[in-house]
Amino acid sequence: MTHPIYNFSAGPAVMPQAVLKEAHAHFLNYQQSGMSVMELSHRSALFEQILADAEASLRRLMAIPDNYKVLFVQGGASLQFSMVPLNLAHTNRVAYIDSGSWSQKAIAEAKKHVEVTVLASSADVNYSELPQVNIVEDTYDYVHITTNNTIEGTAFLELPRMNDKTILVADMSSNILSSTYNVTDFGLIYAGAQKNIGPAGVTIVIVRDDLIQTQPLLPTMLSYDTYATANSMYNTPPTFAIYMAKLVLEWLEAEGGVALMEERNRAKAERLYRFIDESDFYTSPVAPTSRSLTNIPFLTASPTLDKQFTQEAAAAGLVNLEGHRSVGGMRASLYNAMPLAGVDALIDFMSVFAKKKSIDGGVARMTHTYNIKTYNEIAPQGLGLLSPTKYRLNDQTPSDAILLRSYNLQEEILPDSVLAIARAGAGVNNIPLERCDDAGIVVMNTPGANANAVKELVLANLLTIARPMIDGANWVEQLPNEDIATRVEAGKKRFVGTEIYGKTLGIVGLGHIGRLIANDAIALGMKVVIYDPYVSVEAAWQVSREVERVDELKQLLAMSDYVTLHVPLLDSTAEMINADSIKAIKPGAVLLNFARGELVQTTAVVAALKNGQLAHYVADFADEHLFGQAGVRILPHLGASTIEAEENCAIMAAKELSHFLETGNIRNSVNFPRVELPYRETIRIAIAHQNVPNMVGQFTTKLAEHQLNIGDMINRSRGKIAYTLIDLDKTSTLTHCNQLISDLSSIAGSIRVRVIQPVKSLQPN
Ligand SMILES: NC(=O)C1=CN([C@@H]2O[C@H](COP(=O)(O)OP(=O)(O)OC[C@H]3O[C@@H](n4cnc5c(N)ncnc54)[C@H](O)[C@@H]3O)[C@@H](O)[C@H]2O)C=CC1
Ligand SMILES: Cc1ncc(COP(=O)(O)O)c(C=O)c1O
Ligand SMILES: O=C(O)CCC(=O)C(=O)O
Repeated sequence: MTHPIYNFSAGPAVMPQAVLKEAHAHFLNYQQSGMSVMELSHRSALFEQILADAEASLRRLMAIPDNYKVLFVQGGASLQFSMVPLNLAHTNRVAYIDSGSWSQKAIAEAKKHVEVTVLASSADVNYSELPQVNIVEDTYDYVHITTNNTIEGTAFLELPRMNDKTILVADMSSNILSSTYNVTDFGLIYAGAQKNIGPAGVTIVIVRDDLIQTQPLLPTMLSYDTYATANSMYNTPPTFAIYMAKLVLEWLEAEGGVALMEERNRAKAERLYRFIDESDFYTSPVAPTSRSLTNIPFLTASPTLDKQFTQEAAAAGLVNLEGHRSVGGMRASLYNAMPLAGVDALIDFMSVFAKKKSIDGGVARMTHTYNIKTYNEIAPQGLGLLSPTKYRLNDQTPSDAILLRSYNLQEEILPDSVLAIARAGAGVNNIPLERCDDAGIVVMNTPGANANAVKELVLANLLTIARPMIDGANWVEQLPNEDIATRVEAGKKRFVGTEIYGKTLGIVGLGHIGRLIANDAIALGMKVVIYDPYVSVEAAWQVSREVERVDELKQLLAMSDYVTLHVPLLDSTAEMINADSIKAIKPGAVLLNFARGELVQTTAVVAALKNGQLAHYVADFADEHLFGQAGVRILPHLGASTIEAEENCAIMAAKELSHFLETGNIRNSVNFPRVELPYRETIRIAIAHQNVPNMVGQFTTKLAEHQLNIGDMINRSRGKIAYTLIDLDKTSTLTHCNQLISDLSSIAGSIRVRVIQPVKSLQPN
């Protein structure tokens, strides 16, 4: 974590770190002008460019059509409460939807100038839900709506239906650019910048051309026409605020735009709401169907506890969580610049606070659940191990872990929230391992769990190729019934086969599958040759002494009547059977590939089949070059498709995953070392880091600075990655959890830091 504190203020609010850094870098000398951006004349070409860039970026982000003007105004959103009626109320008939304190203020201001009809109000339920708006039959100069009620935490994420002629005016101050709205649904949109656009000091107004009219009696600075005609530069605009807004808008574009922001905001809000809703300690005053994505109020059982919460949270670096003074409690504002890590830090704190207060005051039970995203069908015997009290499968919140079979994750974006990926199977070529290493994501597989299924399929193919029984059965099937016995006897000589007894089977890769096949092939009377330069001691122990080992692939190919591949797909194994190596194959041999299609250059296989070098190619993987070729048998990736193997893999993957999530211990990872430190329900810090000197020393020094005592510790490494588990001693409490995470994360070489709290529901079975 790079952020020293998380600021949950409703506004002025957190700004993107990247923007602050950029502003900082150019603060004293903007574009070689020798002046700070604050010192530029608003009439200078440099500032005019800033203004034009800000507008252009906003237009792109919100798809603002050309018949709308973008104005930069001062006076805050509150001044718009007056400017809107002063500029748009021509017949004196205006309507407002009363959904919260800010709508009330807008209504009060409008009433000073015009007659106001309140179309709908939820004041009677303290604005805990959105008012029900019926289709407006009448026509008004405009209908005013507050799309997001910052104080109460409700939002119109879908607009109420109006009649076609309605000009909708929106106060979008607290959710502009964080939810997608269609600008053409509105006549005018206004928003103070200080939440999602930039610092306080500028207000954006987006208004349709035909609504801007010359108003000779209006004070100049209150007329939209003044701003539209003078390109927001009738007088001195808030230059610095506009500059900062430009940077934020450009940042937003670079991040992927409003739709992506909305997705992230939804994920953040759902995560926090899920936690609140599942807790007996915290409550939400907001009706589930009305909830805002950007402002989330919540309460404990008493104002005293609320106060303690905000004080202790602030001390832990989670600041500005006080609810608005008019409603009390707490409020977390999660605007675009609030990272998911901030929400996680808040949830961690909430969970610890609740636990502490529950012990102190006997208040309530806490729960914590992990969200697992699954791909492919995972056997229910495995999924059933992920108890619903601790795990959710495939809900809309960002995933803590992924559980999959062959689904290809290579091109997928992995959310920051993902801690681990479990492959219910052996091959991990469908997982972007390098990206996982960089992000500290632990990838696990289930070695051996489907090995027997593959072995049986390989043996079945070996036998059915040696004895052409499938062709024979197909032939019988299509014969006429008449005199069938005589016919089959006469024709059977076409299906004479060979025996595998005494033949040589070459096995490439003596892993979990290879060794099972080796032993059974020996039992069937075959000679077995192995090629595996990295063979493990365990494999060597388990395989029959009768196997012969060779040091070169070509040696194996030259000796074998049957060759079967059982290696992982790696850069070093891709196309290991190619135009060159295939020349070494014993003429008339059979090649079986139940490992991965890419291990074999299929054009070379087709050529070898044509010139008789190969008699058959049997594979579990389809490829267009092979289609329709004589001597080829392709199966639809059935190697692991037995009820037993699917269950074994799912069970093993679910166990590995839950063991890691709940205790931080790692089993059967393909990119992390094996780490096993008995979990004794103390606070555990799990750190993935680079395998470089003095990391552990730096971690323990940081803990000492936090006055934390270590109870137990383990450090293991594998290649460039290392992993350290530190258990605090039993008496430790962690009041500055996110600060600690931030401090440990900021140590160079630290990749990912996680704190596992001994919450009841997190403890292993
Ligand atoms: N068709 C299917 O449904 C299935 C296919 N598979 C595939 O089979 C592969 C092997 O599975 P397991 O035996 O369970 O894996 P494993 O990891 O137990 O064994 C792989 C073996 O390959 C060896 N090896 C690595 N590089 C080599 C090289 N360049 N030359 C020779 N040997 C090399 C290793 O030393 C190891 O002994 C998996 O990686 C997967 O791609 C696995 C299960 C099901
Ligand atoms: C929805 C809404 N409208 C209006 C305002 C008032 O904005 P300003 O302080 O810019 O006048 C706020 C401030 O938080 C708000 O949230
Ligand atoms: O899950 C499957 O069906 C594929 C199994 C497989 O290819 C593997 O385990 O590597």
